[in-house]
Amino acid sequence: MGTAMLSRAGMFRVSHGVAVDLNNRVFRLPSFHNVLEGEIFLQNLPSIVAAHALDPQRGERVLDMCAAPGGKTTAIAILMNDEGEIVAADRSHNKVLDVQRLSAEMGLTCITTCKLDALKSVCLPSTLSDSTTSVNGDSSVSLTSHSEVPSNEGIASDASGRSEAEKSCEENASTEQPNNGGDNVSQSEIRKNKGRLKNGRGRTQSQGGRAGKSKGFPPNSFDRVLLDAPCSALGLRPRLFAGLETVISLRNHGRYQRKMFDQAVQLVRVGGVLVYSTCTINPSENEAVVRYALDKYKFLSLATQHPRIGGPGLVGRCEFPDGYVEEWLKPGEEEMVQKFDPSSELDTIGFFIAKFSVGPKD
Ligand SMILES: C[S@@+](CC[C@H](N)C(=O)[O-])C[C@H]1O[C@@H](n2cnc3c(N)ncnc32)[C@H](O)[C@@H]1O
Repeated sequence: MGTAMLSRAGMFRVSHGVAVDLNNRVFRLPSFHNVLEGEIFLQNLPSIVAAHALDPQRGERVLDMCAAPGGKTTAIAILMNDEGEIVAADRSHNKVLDVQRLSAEMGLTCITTCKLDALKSVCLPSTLSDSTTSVNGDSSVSLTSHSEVPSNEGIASDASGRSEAEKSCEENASTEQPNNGGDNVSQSEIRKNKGRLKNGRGRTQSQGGRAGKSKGFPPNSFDRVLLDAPCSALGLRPRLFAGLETVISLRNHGRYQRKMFDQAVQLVRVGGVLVYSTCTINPSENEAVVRYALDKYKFLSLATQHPRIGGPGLVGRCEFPDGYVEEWLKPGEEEMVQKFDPSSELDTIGFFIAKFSVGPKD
């Protein structure tokens, strides 16, 4: 229990300070602030399970489509022994910088990051302009590697020879900086700065780093793809705020996730693996997305997950009062997914994981 010291937006944006003044601790977890920095990173159990379910192998090429802040990206990199390539993408520039920072802090070099809207992840080679830089034979652009955190002076060069891509990245990167004052500071600037103190950096203002912008990737570019989709987060606890969700908004999350899935499925090569996960207990975003995927893409099949710690998914269908019908899992499929129930004795956040094998696509 505590008192919120920042607005909701501020809690997500600022990197220092007090977000919630705790006056009654629920958990007796010690603070790790500045202790063992780079050595440990607290993760929810289901997040680690999701990384293991992906089963990434050394030397493979992996895409993490919604990567920030990078918890699963770094877990995947560790499972790959930092050998291969993980492309960590996120729509938010500042959040991509968070992934960069975490990767650098953990000394992981196989992670490259980019700003990319997951809804536009697939890039057909014919749609690329002449100025597009080719990376390892594909058409993705503007990747930034993280052997060190990029600074304003330039983007760190990469041992894997991505310098051309990085040049392109520099061209695309946002260099907008807040006005930090000066002799002629307008009233509106003062107001803005007050807002920044309360809410943190603006969405488009970098904190000194740069995130390359990608135009997407050609189909079948990756051995494995993780789609840890943005969701209603109904499984998270403790909740610092109560989101205003309605039946319609919950359904809309599912629509958004299906569109992302449509992109993800194209990027995995035949024989590859796609893992879909959320931190919600809403079947519209979990079982219904799996049903959609299996019905639409006949070359997909549910794959066994290791380890298996969560419970089964929901079988059946749901008829809403407005006549909308949602199909969930079919008998036999429920044991192939993992559903973490926050009210179960397992004592985890609510989470859902589905793993798909990608068969021949035609
Ligand atoms: C559940 S969080 C990801 C957590 C992350 N995988 C981890 O383990 O640390 C969802 C992320 O999706 C990102 N996101 C939301 N919409 C997106 C979009 N259209 N394209 C790419 N990323 C998006 C958000 O910025 C957010 O960082």
